[in-house]
Amino acid sequence: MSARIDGKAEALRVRERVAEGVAAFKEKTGRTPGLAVVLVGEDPASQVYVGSKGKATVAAGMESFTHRLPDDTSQAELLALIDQLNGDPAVDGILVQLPLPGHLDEDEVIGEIDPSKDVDGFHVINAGRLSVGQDAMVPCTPYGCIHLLKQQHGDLSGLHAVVIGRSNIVGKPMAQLLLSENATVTIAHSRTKNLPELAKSADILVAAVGRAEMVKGDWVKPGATVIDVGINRLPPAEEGAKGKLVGDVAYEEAAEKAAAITPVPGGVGPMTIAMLLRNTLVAAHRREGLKDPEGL
Ligand SMILES: Nc1nc(=O)c2c([nH]1)NC[C@@H]1CN(c3ccc(C(=O)N[C@@H](CCC(=O)O)C(=O)O)cc3)C=[N+]21
Repeated sequence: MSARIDGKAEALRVRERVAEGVAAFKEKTGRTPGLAVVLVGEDPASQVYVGSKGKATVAAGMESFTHRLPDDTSQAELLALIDQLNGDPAVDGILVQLPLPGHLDEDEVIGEIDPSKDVDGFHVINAGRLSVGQDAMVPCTPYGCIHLLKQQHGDLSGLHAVVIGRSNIVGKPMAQLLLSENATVTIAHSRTKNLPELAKSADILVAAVGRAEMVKGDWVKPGATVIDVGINRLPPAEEGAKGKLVGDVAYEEAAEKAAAITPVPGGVGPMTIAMLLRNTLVAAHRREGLKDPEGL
């Protein structure tokens, strides 16, 4: 059996250090860092995430501004709100909850966010900066994953990392971060041939495909570290009940092989929120011309 990587506990530690950084920032500048979250539509899961982000923001001593817009909000209205937040000195970070309703153009909306306030790290400027190794806003989920991996391994140099998934929000930035830690990186996806064999060659296996329990125990090299980014809700056993939350990895099987593995829930998810708070504090520092807070 392998070690269970406790993302929830580590997220709490990061959040404590962010709270200390926020207190020091207030002392230095006389103002409070602020995070604006924009939610369009009534998706219940999104409502829950936005609520927990707001609570975590306030718990870290930062200001939380939540903008809930109706489902039929127009592109022009949403862009106008983003322009307003870009120009608001009390707002250091802007997060537009994705996915947006189908009639809205996500790329254009993300492109409208001031890159220095883009705490999701989704703007092309931040994606570009990350890929050339400049100071970027780093997407929260892969940032949380790399944080857990560095804690587990220390040095990732020369290890073979296989990332399953090539999304702009997880797979691609995850690969960039692993590369910057000197890992040897393979990006796999739905068209990859011999995926189980490839996965089995990984010292570090990152699953970010969004398919419940797709990665089986016999895809895992004995002694590997497995990072499960998936958050999938299974259909409920009975009507009215809530379905069980599972990752992209068949946890029990994989845990028999892996040296260490993140669970779902309690793994990568809580780290995502911790890194969002960290990015907001970093954005606040950069906007004030201060150097990045250390030791986070
Ligand atoms: N612009 C944008 N940025 C995001 O970062 C973003 C987004 N849109 N849209 C939705 C996804 C989803 N997401 C999660 C964050 C934390 C948990 C989390 O903490 N999950 C808990 C369990 C929560 C539960 O029980 O439902 C856990 O894994 O332990 C999950 C999912 C951020 N997202």
